[in-house]
Amino acid sequence: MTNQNVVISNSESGINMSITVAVSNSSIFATTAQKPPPAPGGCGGGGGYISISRTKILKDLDVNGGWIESMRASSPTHVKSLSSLSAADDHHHNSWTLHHPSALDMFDQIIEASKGKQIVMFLDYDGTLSPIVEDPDKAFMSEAMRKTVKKLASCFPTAIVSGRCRDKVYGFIQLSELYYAGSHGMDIKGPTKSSKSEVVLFQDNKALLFQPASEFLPMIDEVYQKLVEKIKSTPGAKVENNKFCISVHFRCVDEKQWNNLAQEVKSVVKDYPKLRLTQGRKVLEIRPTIKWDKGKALEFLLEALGYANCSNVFPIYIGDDRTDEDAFKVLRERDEGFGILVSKVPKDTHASYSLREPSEVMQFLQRLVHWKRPPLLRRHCRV
Ligand SMILES: O=P(O)(O)OC[C@H]1O[C@H](O[C@H]2O[C@H](CO)[C@@H](O)[C@H](O)[C@H]2O)[C@H](O)[C@@H](O)[C@@H]1O
Repeated sequence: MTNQNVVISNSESGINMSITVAVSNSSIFATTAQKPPPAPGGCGGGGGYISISRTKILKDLDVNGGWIESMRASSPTHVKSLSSLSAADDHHHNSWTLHHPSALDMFDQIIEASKGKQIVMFLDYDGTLSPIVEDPDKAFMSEAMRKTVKKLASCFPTAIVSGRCRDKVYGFIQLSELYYAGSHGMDIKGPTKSSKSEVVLFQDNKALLFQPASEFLPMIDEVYQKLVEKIKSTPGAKVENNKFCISVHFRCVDEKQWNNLAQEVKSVVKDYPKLRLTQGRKVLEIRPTIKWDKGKALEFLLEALGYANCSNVFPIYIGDDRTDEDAFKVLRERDEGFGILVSKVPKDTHASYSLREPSEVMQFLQRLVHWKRPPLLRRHCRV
């Protein structure tokens, strides 16, 4: 068991909070906390106390089961056009959108529900801010999206929550005023600048940095090297080191090779009982068995911002991946704010609303900015 001191600062409110986090192989929980001052619009008295039960070892991916079908469905190459939908498809799609209506269509209702509460934004990266592309190193976001996210962060506390390595996702986004939670939330860092481009002052000159899986780094590096060797014989396969987790990409691999590749991956991971396999959009992910995911990262960040156990916070989480479901579920359970799933096809989800693709995400974010700061107001008030 090791103690990690974490200093948390909110660039908007100037909140500083210091918590001591005890990290063991199988559990992560906070032990002591200094109470942060209240956040504007928030109840702020959350107290920085994170209580997370001891982890249960999560199930390994069953590579002999129906995973290929779900892998295919996770990121369909061709989405049927409306004209080619069968009556059954049509009915399924309609009933899904009835339960998960477009967040654009429901914008006014969403704003109504957030009245009097502090909106906090959580955004996934791949498939949400940037379109899905074949080469993971080329998943660039558009300049228009970058400008939109920058404006958004000047209106609401905003965090990026990604499966990517934090440095890499920062490299794509390049906005220092955001919170970044990389490696599926296992690497959280606060903003280094405020929205007004001032350097944020942190308690003891430290920025928020929370890395609950740091002891896994040597193991992750070792497994990464082994996987690089293993997949060499599979054309199109790619391994990505995401620091506290690893992605093995299937997108450019012939489907007939998927099972073999999955078996190869499993043959490496089986020697590491402290690692587990999960599945994303044409990707297998290897990560520590600690009970930490995007949902826990969301709770951690809300706590850091002073909104733990608070009735006047309204978190909005937008994501497209299975791993985002952990965050959607947390919002459902807390009955706070809501999740928005980015998908063109019906999927099982804990999200309340949907958006079809990153361009719709941008429209939604722009509408939030316009609502918070109408254009006329923004001309007189530099952000
Ligand atoms: O949590 P996210 O930000 O959505 O990251 C999840 C994974 O995203 C990336 O892979 C996905 O996007 C790639 C680029 O568009 C695509 O080629 C791949 O098939 C998708 O799975 C990233 O490369 C992974 O490491 C992340 O785990």
